Formats: sequence, C-alpha cells, structure tokens
Amino acid sequence: MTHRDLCVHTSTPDVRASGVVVRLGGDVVLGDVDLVARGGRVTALLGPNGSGKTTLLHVLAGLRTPERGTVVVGDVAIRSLSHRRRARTIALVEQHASTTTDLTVRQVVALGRLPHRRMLGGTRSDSGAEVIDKVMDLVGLTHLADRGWTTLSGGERQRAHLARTLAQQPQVLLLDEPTNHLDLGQQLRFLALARDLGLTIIAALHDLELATAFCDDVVVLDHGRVHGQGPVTSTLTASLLREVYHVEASLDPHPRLDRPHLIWDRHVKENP
Ligand SMILES: Nc1ncnc2c1ncn2[C@@H]1O[C@H](COP(=O)(O)OP(=O)(O)OP(=O)(O)O)[C@@H](O)[C@H]1O
Repeated sequence: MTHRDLCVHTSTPDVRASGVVVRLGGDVVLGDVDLVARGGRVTALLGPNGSGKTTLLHVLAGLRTPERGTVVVGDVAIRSLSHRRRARTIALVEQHASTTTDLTVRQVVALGRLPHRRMLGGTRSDSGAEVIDKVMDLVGLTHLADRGWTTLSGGERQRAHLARTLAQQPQVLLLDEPTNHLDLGQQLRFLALARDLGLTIIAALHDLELATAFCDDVVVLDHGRVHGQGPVTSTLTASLLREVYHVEASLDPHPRLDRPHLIWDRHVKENP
C-alpha cells in the first residue's frame, strides 16, 4: 500500500466558499469570504492572529453554519451531506484537539474508520486494519501503537490526530496549524507527507517560510476578509506582507534551492 492508495476516491475536487459571513458575539469575524482551493493542490490559509482562519476552516468542514454563504466541494454543497458522507469527503485536523481518554494510540486512530463502517446483521464491518496500520506507519507512530493516549507528547498527539484523520480517507484535508507542536524535522516530514497524499489540502499556517516551501497557493485573511489569493510567489508580495503583517519582508530567490524564501527585517511597525 502506498501513500496514494490511501485515497479511495477517483477525483480530487476543488473547494469553493462563496460569500461566507460569520458573526460571533456581535462582531463580523468573516465578512463575505470567497475562497477557491484547487483540487489536488496545497493551499495555505494565512493571516495574523484573530484574522479568522480557524473560523473559516470550521465553516469549510461543515462544523459551523455561516450566517450567509455556501461551501461546495466538487459540485456538492457541504451542508447537504449526512455526517457520514461529510466525514468521507472533508476532514479537519484541529489546532488544539484535546482527547482525554484511556484508549490506546491505535484505538484513537481507529476512530477515523467509523464513517466507513456499516452495520451488517448486528456486527460492524470494515475494521480497516490495513488502513490503520498504513497511516500509523506513515506518521511514524507504529512503535507507540499500544501506548496510552495520555502518555503521548504534544508532537506525538499531533501526528496521531493526523493518522486518525487519514484513516477517514477524506477527499479534502483541512489542517489547522498542523506543525505548531513539531520540531523542525517533524515539520518538514509532516508537510512533505501531506503533499505526497495528492489530496486537496487547505492548511492554516503561521510560518510563511513553510507555506512558501510546501504550498502551491495561498489565501491571505485580514480582519475576516480575503486580502489576496493565488499562487504563492505572485500573491505574497512585499506590499501585501506590509499591509497585513506590518513587517518589511519579501520573497526572494533562495541562494541554493529552486524556490523563493522569505527575507524579513526584524523591525515591526505598529498597527495603524
Ligand atoms: N465564540 C466567539 N465569540 C466571539 N468572538 C469569537 C469567538 N470565537 C472566535 N472569536 C473571534 O473571532 C476572531 C477570529 O478567530 P479565529 O480563531 O478564527 O482566528 P485565527 O485567525 O484562527 O487566529 P489564530 O491565528 O490566533 O489562531 C478572533 O477575533 C476571535 O477572538
């Protein structure tokens, strides 16, 4: 079984959000957001703290109903799907997914198979044992399979949450700051693995260098509105970085590698 064998779907659909409005506590947190994430590509969702990234991921995952607007995966409105269909279509790895349980790591990963099980004469079919073994191997957690969940480090839990989500075999993977608990080696491994899956991926990231190195496209949020979206290099311009992050920074050709990298000045401007 290879990475791509995990994908049971024949297509990698686009994800489109149109006119999404979310109001929380009386404030507009997302104001008329339009987003397109192309099928089979990795799109970074960027923006300062509080700009609405997590809220938008929840709307895309069908976990939050917007006041206005729609989310369509391929040609299917996400809100029209049953929970089970939705779980096999689009899955979110949360930023602070806390699971307090006395399950083992393998049992937690196996929860990802629930949307694939059917009741047959009172017994559940499809244990998905092969898929579970594969995803645990992919994220490097096979040796911890029988460990109690609560004994894992933050980074190990983050990888286990990814494994559980991959066991779901979704068409679209949403990642909310997937690398925030990982050391540099694990960050690079995690994002390379995600890219190799060939899924449609939308990943909220704070690290612009990682976004530049691993993502095809970016969507940049600022105060709940889309400030820019498109291919990484043509979208992350010095003026956008100044306007959104209030820093002097630019993407320049990498001195050794065939990709741009981020050069920044450590002086931060006060928010206007
Ligand atoms: N339940 C709530 N009631 C009121 N405001 C909320 C609620 N939940 C979130 N917000 C506000 O919505 C805005 C967007 O939050 P969100 O978590 O989506 O931002 P984010 O871009 O993911 O932030 P970060 O990068 O810090 O994780 C923030 O200003 C936040 O304070």
